[in-house]
Amino acid sequence: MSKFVLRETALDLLTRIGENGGFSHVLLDKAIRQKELSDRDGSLLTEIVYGTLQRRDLLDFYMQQFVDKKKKLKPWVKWLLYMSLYQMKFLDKVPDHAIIHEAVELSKKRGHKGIASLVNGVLRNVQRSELPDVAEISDPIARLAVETSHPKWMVARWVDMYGWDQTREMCLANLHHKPMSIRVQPLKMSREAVIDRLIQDGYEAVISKLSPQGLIITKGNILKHALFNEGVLTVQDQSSMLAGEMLGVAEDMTVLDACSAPGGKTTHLAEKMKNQGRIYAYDLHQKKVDLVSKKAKQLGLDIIQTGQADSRQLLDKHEKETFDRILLDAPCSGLGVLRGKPDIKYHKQEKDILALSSIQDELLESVSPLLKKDGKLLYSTCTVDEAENEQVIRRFLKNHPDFMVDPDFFEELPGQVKDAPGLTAYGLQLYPQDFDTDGFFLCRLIRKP
Ligand SMILES: C[S@@+](CC[C@H](N)C(=O)[O-])C[C@H]1O[C@@H](n2cnc3c(N)ncnc32)[C@H](O)[C@@H]1O
Repeated sequence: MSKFVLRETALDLLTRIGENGGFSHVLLDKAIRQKELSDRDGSLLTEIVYGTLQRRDLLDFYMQQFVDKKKKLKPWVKWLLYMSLYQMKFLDKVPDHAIIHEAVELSKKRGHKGIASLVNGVLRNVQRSELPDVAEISDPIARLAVETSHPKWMVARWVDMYGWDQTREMCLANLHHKPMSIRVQPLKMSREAVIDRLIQDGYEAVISKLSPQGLIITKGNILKHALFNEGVLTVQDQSSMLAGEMLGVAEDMTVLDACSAPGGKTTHLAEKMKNQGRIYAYDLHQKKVDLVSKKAKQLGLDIIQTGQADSRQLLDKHEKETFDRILLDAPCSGLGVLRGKPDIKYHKQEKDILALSSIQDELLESVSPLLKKDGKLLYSTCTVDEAENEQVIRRFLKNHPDFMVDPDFFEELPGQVKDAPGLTAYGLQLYPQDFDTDGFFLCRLIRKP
């Protein structure tokens, strides 16, 4: 693909994600597949789109120095300027003059001479001048918010919960690329055999310390490897793999996965159960449930019975005390996955967190009677907000004296996370800066015998 078309694609994606609320990871994956981009072009497109989105507010702070404040820019012009600024300031792959030239050509194609000359003027000014310094912003929370492009309310909330240093580390960590981690289906191939095969095929990988099935790919585009089509590999963050590990399933158990789509953890549980026993996997929408069935089929797992349901009403389908294990991987704000889905930080609002925490309360309340005595329930989310994590558990335990935090959970954690900064009496909060995973919360409850 020519560099011009690649940048035009980046601009289209950024405008759609930035203005119309599209999901960055979905639209980017689709563009890479549809346009059959080479690995090199795919990674440059990803770099430009994610890099620009991740730093939107910082780029805007820079741009305001160079654009007349009274001028109302069309959305695509604004994103073209952000994207060009990002490449000039943060990428050294392409010289500034080439970036400016292509931005001007793009504006001629999209707009008219006036826009092209504005874009040319702004970017040439940027090239000649010093960029403004965020140190000019006197309020420290507003400064960190602009420097790392997080909404101010989010930074203020995290500072309240975790203090300044941890918040700063988390905001900075969120700007980094997420490592590519995959899970091996051990009933098809051992992790060692997969590593040998990948090395033979020119890939590089290291083993995960959080899951015996996990690998982190350090070289090569693993999504194109044949082992995906053969149902041996699944893309999954290590923190999510830890959830599958920590539920403590065994062969022949009866397991409930109350919020299962798209099926990453359901299929992991089935693998750990050696495809023996039964897993009931529910989700709210049939389309999403179909994704779970499809994934189970791809991986050759047939103990998963999927169904569309609101898991707040499962007592209509199952008797009380039916399940040996329950996974409640609850819907959440997703503030732990900002590295892979940067659009979330611009769309989420503080009130969403409170609304979600009451759904989480309701889900936990409704699935808990389905757990057998002595059974275990793992509550997990991919967020770093206490209101959706620890506070949900605290409220639940207060009203349910027949449940407690399972003390064995802490013993069974892998060595790597035994001293994690996010360990509390309620469970484990992983932060993205700690182990290069998503921000993720796990708490294992046990129903007293
Ligand atoms: C964090 S995602 C689950 C991810 C999944 N466990 C995995 O590992 O692939 C949360 C899921 O909960 C589902 N959900 C939300 N509210 C629900 C409800 N009331 N009943 C059942 N599922 C619900 C959402 O549709 C979403 O797919």
